Amino acid sequence: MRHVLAACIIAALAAGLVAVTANEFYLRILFSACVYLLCALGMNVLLGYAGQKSLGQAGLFGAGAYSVALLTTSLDMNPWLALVLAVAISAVFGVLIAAPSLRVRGPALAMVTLAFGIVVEKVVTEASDVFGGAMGIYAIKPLTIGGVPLSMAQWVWLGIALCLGIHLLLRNLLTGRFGRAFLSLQADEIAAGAVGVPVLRFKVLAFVIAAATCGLAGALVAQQNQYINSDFITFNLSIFILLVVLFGGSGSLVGPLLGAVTLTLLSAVLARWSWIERFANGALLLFALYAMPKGLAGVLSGVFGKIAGPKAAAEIRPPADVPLPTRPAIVVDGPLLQADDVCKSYGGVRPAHNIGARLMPGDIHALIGPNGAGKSTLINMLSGVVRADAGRIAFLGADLKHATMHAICHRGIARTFQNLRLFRELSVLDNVLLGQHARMSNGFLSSLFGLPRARREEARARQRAGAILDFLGLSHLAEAPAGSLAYGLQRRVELARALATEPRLLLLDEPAAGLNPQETAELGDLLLRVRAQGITILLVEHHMDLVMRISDHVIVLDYGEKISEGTPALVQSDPRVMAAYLGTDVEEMAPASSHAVAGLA
Ligand SMILES: Nc1ncnc2c1ncn2[C@@H]1O[C@H](COP(=O)(O)OP(=O)(O)OP(=O)(O)O)[C@@H](O)[C@H]1O
Repeated sequence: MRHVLAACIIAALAAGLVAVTANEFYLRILFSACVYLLCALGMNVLLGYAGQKSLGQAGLFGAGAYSVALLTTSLDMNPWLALVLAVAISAVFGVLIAAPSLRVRGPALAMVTLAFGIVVEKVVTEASDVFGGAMGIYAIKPLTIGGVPLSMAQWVWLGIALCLGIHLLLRNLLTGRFGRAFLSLQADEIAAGAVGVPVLRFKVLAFVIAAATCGLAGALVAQQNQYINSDFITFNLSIFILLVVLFGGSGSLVGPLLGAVTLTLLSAVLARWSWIERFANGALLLFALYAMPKGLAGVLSGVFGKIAGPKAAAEIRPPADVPLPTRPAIVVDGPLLQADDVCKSYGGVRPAHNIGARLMPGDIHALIGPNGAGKSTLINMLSGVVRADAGRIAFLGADLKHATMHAICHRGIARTFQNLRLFRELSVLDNVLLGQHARMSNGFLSSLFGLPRARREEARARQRAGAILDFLGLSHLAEAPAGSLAYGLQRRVELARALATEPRLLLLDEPAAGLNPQETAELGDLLLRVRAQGITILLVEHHMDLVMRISDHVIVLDYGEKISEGTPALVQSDPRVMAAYLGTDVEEMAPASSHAVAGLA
C-alpha cells in the first residue's frame, strides 16, 4: 500500500502542477513526459524484466498512431473507440515482432526488431495513398468530453492518469508470479523451462505489453496533434525509448518514471540545439551502459542502501524436521517412468542407443557410468531439454517424447543441472518461488488486477517456499542473492528450487559435484529424507560411496548403452561394470570383479 500511496501522491502533485500552469509550453513538456513514460513502462517489462532487446519500438508507436489516424479519418470512428482499437492493433504487431525472438537472441534479435522499425517507417513514407507519405494524415479526431475536444491541461491529466493506472497494474503483475517468470527468461531460458515457465508464451506476452503501451503513446500523440507523419516514427525514437529505460533503471519499478522525467526535461532544455540533443542522448546512453548499469534507480537505491547500513551476516542453521509440500499421493501400478529403446546421436557421437529404464515409485535410482557414457543426455531427454531421436518415454502412462520442458515439469518431473543453472541475481526465496510457478494457478488478468485469487496464490506459494527452505536449512538465507552463496549452498538452493515444483520424480545431475566429503554425506542424508516424503529420485553421480549408500537400484551406462542394472550389490559384482570403469576386457576382470568393483566405492 505504501507504493500505491506514493505513486498516487506523485501523480496528484503532477496533476496539481498542471492545474496551476497556464503556460502551454510547460504543459506540452509534461505531456511528452507522460508519452515517454507510457512507452518506457512497457519497454521496461520487455527489456528490464524479460531481457529481450528491441530497437523497433518506434514501429509500434507508429502502429498506434496510424491506426487511430486511419480509424478516425477514413472510417470516421469515435475517437475513444479508435484509441482502444489502436492499442489492440499495436498489441497484434507485438505478436509479429515477438515471432523472431522465438528463434534469435541478443544482438541478432535487436537487429531484427530494428529492421521492423525501419520497415514501418518506410511503409508509411512510401505508401502515400494510405498513409499520406511525408505529408502525413491530417484532421485526426481528438479525444472529446461531451463533444468538446480536450484542452491541453486535460490531455496532460489523461496522460498522468494512464501512466498511474498502467504503472500500478504492471506493478501488480511484476511483483508476483509473472514478474518472476519474466526475470527467469532473462537469466536462463533452459532453467526457466525446467521450473515450468512456458518460455515462448512469456516472451510473446512481454512483447505484447511493450507494444500495447507504445501503441497507446503513439495514438495519444496522433490524437493530441490531430496530425501524424513519418517524421514521428524515426530510429531516434526507438533509441530514445531504450535510453529512457536504461537511464532510469531497467528492471526497476521506478526506473521508467525517473528516466522519462529526466530525459524529457533535458530534451526540452536542449531542443533549440538539435545536434547537441542527439550528442547528449548518445553520450547518456554510453554513460548509462558503462557507469550506471542499473540506471538512476540503481544509484538511488545504492545510496539509500548505504544509509540503511549493511545487512547482518546470517549464521548457518540445521535443516528443520518439517514435511515437504507435495502433490496429492497417487497409487502407481507399475513403473513411474518407463523408457524404451531411447536413442540419441549428435553426428557421429551416439550418447544413447536403445536405452531402456523402469523407474519404480518411491525408490532412489542411480545412473552411473564413465565420463561421456551418456548419463546427462538421458536426463536431458527425460526432462525435455533435448528430444530423443527414437524410442518412447512414458511418465505415469503419458508419452513425453514430444512434450516441452515446462509441460514435463507440470506433469511432475523436476531436475537439477550438472553445471548449476541458478537464477543468480535473484534471491534464494525468489529462486524457490520460481519453482512454485507451475503449482500456482493465478492467470494474467488476476495477476494484473491484483485480484484476491492472485494474492491468495502468492501467499500460499510463499508459505510453501518457506517450508522447503526450512526443510533444507536455508531459511536464514532467503533474501541473499543466490549467486552470492558458497558453491555447496548454491547446489542446495537448486535442489530447493526443484523440490518447489512438487515433483513426483526428481532428476539430479551430479548433485555432489564440487562438494567436500562432509557435504556429500549430508546430501546423502537429505536425499533419504526427500525419498521418505514419497518422491522418487534418479541420480547421476560419480561419488560411488554416495551411490552405494543411498540407492535402491543402479543403472550403468557405457558408450551410450546400458551395460548393467540392479541393486548396488549386484552391479558391484558385475564384471562388465568394472571393465567399463577400468577400460579393460570383461574376461580379464571376471575373477576379481566383486572385490575390484567394491573398490570403486
Ligand atoms: N549437444 C551435444 N552436441 C554434441 N555432442 C554432445 C552433446 N551433448 C553431449 N554430447 C556428447 O555425447 C556424449 C555423452 O555426453 P554426456 O554429457 O551425456 O555424458 P555423461 O555420461 O553425462 O558424461 P559426464 O559424466 O562427463 O558428465 C559425449 O561424448 C558428449 O561429448
